[in-house]
Amino acid sequence: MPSSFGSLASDSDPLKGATIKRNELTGEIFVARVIHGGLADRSGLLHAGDRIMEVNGFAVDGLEPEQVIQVVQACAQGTIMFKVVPITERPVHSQTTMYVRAMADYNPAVDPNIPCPDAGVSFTRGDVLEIVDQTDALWWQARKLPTSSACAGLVPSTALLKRKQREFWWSQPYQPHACIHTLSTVEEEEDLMALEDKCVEADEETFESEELREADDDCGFNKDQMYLAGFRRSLRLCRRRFHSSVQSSCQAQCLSSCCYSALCSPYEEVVRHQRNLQDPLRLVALLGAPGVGVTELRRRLIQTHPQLFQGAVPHTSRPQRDDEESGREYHFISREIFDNMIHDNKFLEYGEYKGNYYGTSSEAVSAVLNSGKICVIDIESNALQAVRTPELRAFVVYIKPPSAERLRKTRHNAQILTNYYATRPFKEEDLVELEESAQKLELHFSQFFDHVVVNEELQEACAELRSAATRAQEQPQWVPSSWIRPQQ
Ligand SMILES: Nc1ncnc2c1ncn2[C@@H]1O[C@H](COP(=O)(O)OP(=O)(O)OP(=O)(O)O)[C@@H](O)[C@H]1O
Repeated sequence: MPSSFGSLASDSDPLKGATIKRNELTGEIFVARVIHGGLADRSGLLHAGDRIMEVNGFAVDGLEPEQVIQVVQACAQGTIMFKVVPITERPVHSQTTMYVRAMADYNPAVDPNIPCPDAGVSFTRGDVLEIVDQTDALWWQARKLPTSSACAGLVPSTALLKRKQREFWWSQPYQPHACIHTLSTVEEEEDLMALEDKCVEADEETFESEELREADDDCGFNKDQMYLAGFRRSLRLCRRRFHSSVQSSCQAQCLSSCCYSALCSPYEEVVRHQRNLQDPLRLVALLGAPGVGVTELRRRLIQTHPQLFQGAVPHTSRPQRDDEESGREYHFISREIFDNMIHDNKFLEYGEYKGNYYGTSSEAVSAVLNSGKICVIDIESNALQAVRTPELRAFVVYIKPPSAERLRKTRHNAQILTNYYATRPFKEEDLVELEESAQKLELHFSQFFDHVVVNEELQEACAELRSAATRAQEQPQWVPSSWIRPQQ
C-alpha cells in the first residue's frame, strides 16, 4: 500500500518510540513500528499495524503524519488519549539479537528515503551495532554500542544498504574489491611505474653492493644478538616498492564466500568472544602508511619482550648465503616451490624484488602462534582479508601518524628507507606523502582496524601496542562470527 511516514520519536514526545504511516488511498493512520526500548514499547499499549483513529478526541484520518504528530505534541503536557483499532493478527516474531560491524558509513540526516530521520541511527565504518529487530525488510532497529540508551533506532537493512551502495547514495562509495586495488589509483600506479623505471638502472648498477648490504644489514639482530626474523631490507623494499603489485592469497580467493562476504556485505556479523586459554594465540597484524614507524614499533616490541612476541620467518627464492641459515633469516626455497606455494594460496602476501620472490606464509605465522608466542607481522592493506581468518584471527592494529605539527617535530632525526635501498632524513615531501597514504588507508580500511595506535612518542606508542596486543589475547573482543561458528 502506498504510505507516507511520520515519527512519534522526538525526545519530548510522551510516545517516544513509535512511527506512523498513512495509507495514501484511504487516508487511514497506522502505527508503522514501535521502537524497541522506547516509551511506546515499554507501555505495551501500541503495536505495529494498529490503526490510530483519534488523539484526544481529535479524528486523525486523512491527516498527514506530520499533522498527527503536531496534534500529539500539542497535548504533550497533559494526558493523551488514543483511540486505536488494534491489529487483528499480530505477527509473532521470534527476534534474536544480532551484532554487526558496520562496513560502510550511514547518516540518516542526508538520507532522503528514511521514513523518520529523527529515529535514524548514524554510524561510521567499524562501529558495532546491536540489531534488535529485522522484521522490516528495509529498516532494521538497532542500537550503536556502547550505549547507555535502552531505545533503539532505525538503520538500513543489509539489502537496503547494498542497494544504496550500488546507487552511490552518499559520498563514500564502497570499494567491493578494495583488496585488489587498494592505495593505487591508475595515475598513482603510472607515477610509481615511471619512478620504478628511473630506479632500475641505478638499482642494477648497485645490485651487488646492495646484496652485500643486506648481508651486513643488522636489522635482523637485536642488541643481544638474538635474531629477529622479517626485518631485512630486501623484504621491506619488496613489499613497499611493489605495494601496487604485491599479491595476497585474498586475490585468488576473492570469490570465495569468506572474503566476498566481508567485502561486499555492508555489515559483518560479529560476536563478543573471549579466547579460551587452550586456543592458539591471535596474530597481531600492524598496518600503516610507509614510513609511519611500523617496522620500528614491531622491532622494539619484539626486542623488549622476546618471551612474548616474535616475527614470522619469511620465504624467499633468493639463493642462501654462507652465513645464513634456512628458517632463521628466511626459509630458502626454489622459485618452483615458491610458485607452487603461491598456487596453493600459502602466502598471506608475497612479491618480487630484483627477480627474487619474498613472502610471508600463513604456516610461518601459525608456527609462531603454536609455539606460545604472539606473532607480530606488518602487512599491506591487500593482505587484510588473508589474515582475518578463523585460523589466524588477526587483531589488526593501525599505526596512525600524529598531527602534522607533531609528525614534523618527532621525525626530526628519523630516517626514511628509500627505493634506492639506502636511508636518508625525511624531507617535507616524504611527510606529505606519508600523511596522504595514511588518509587513504583510513578512508578505505578503517572498518577493519581493531585498535589504533598513534605513533607520536615511540616509547608510549610501543607500550600501548604491547598492552593492546596482550589485551587481544586475554579480554573479550568483537570478532567475525564466522571465526567462531564457521559457515558451511
Ligand atoms: N614515534 C617516532 N618518533 C621518531 N621517529 C620515529 C618514530 N617512529 C618511527 N620513527 C623513525 O621513522 C623512520 C621510519 O620508521 P620505519 O622504518 O619503522 O617505517 P615503516 O613504517 O616501517 O616504513 P617502511 O617500511 O617504508 O620503512 C625510522 O628512522 C624510525 O626510527
